[in-house]
Amino acid sequence: MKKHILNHKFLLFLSIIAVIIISLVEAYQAILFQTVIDTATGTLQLEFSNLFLYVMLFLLAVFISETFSKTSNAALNASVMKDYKQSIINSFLGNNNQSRLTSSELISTLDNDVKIIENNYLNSLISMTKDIFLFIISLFLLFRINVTLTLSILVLGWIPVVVPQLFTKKNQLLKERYLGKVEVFVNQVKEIAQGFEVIKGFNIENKILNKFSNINEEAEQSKFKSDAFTGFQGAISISSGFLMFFINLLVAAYFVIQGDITLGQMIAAVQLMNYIVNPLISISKYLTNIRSVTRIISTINEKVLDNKGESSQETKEFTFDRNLRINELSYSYNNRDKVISNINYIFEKGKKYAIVGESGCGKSTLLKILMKQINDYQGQISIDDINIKSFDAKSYYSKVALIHQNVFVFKDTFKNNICLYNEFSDEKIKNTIIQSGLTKTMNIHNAGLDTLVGEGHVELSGGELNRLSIARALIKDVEILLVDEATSALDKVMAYDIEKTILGLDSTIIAITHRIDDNILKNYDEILVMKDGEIVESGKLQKLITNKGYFYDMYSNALLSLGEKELVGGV
Ligand SMILES: Nc1ncnc2c1ncn2[C@@H]1O[C@H](COP(=O)(O)OP(=O)(O)OP(=O)(O)O)[C@@H](O)[C@H]1O
Repeated sequence: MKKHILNHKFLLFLSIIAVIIISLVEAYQAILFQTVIDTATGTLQLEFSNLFLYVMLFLLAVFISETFSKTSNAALNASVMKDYKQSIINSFLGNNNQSRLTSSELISTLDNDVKIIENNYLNSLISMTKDIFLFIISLFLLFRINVTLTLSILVLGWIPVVVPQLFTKKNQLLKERYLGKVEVFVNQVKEIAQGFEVIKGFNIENKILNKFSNINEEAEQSKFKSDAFTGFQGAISISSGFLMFFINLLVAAYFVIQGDITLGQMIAAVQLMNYIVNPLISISKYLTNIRSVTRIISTINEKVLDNKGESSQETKEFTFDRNLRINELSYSYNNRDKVISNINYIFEKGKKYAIVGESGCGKSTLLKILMKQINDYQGQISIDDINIKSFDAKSYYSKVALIHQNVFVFKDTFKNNICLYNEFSDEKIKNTIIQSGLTKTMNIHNAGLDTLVGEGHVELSGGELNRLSIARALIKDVEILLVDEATSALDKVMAYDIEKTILGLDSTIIAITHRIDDNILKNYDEILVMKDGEIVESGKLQKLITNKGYFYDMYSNALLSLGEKELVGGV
């Protein structure tokens, strides 16, 4: 955070100058009081018109300094917070998949946490700077009026500063607890928005409403506790401030009775006392605020800003001429149960590979590893003998793509969704559309490539989404295309169609499929059969059938269930 503030040195300088001017103007108010009262009581000989002029000048100074201060503070605030939010998003996108925040954590960080930081850190810091100057200037002026009175204020002035600090830890804890509840709340709201159709379709509105009501209640309760405790801490602070103020007022009154100071000086001293006591109280409040957000700031630093994700050894440009080799690959999500267990395999460039196996045997995990989304595995994966960990991420992802069922659509045009904001020639785009089978879709919509798609616009069908993801991979000429059951949500005819498109590509294809179906599997050069994280068989379809091994069992079961379905259909 400090770094982001110091990035705007000029605005910071302006803000500091502004608060110094404001402090001087405010402190001058005490002198003005003294002048008016001493003139009124006859202690000072001054023309009334002069008094009027001083007051007018004072008002003008207040107006100018307040405007200057508020504008420069707002400009500093806007610039620092813009930078801070930008760097959070930059780091979020710069981190690898494993180290990133969840979407709810990110939304909550950028919305709620950032607002708290702005209010409790940045604004507190600026206001505290102003109070420190006001304190120093007032102290100086008060010294000139009466030294004993000043010393008395200096001794007793610490009461309202120190006492509230005793409650800071608890305040901090309550604020953090509240933030945790807000994160749960955001997550729930997101689930309601995203799961709208499931909620309505399965008639679970009441259950979800109950869940939301509990989460909402908990979030508001914890906000109430945090606000109430902050209020209690504030009350302690204000009461101790008053205690100190009245003791010093009595001391000032004593000096007037003794004739050591004039009435005007006493009024000025009272005003200056305010400018000493109030900043002391406020400074303690600002310090509490700043401390309560420092933990939030360090969490953001730890989770996002300091987490560089990609390692510095990733420097090599991606090249792929011969093969992709997996050597003794093992992986476990929890450091206990192996999801991938000692896999050895060589994928030849340009060939088409299908991966089959029961649900949960580790197929998707293997693709995630190949996609460099998981990096803490054992063993080695290399392309033409270069460890994939040494490839520069940008270069790697320009040539390796993963497509799966969940195709994210940006609320934007077809063109931007296919090109993903990169520039390609019209011819390239046209060819991509033809190859990925999107021509019919383009023709349906009058605006063609400029048709707006995504939530609230044209919503794409399952098949169109698959074709969109194929188009995204095709347009950047990917060399390795990983396919994670892209067609499992589609009907048989549509699935064949998409599989045909994928198999017609020049890239090396490694595709997970659930369909144990001759018409699909016969088109692959090799079928990898996975069981409990291992590749237990591999080869062409016919070889696997003849082997009568694990694949044959799966194949026979698939045929059996297909036959049963046809039987049921025929009855
Ligand atoms: N992020 C995760 N944390 C912990 N366990 C996980 C995680 N992701 C997957 N798993 C577990 O790892 C195992 C393998 O999952 P994976 O998704 O690779 O299987 P799969 O063969 O692709 O399954 P399916 O065919 O059903 O998609 C499963 O038991 C799954 O529950």
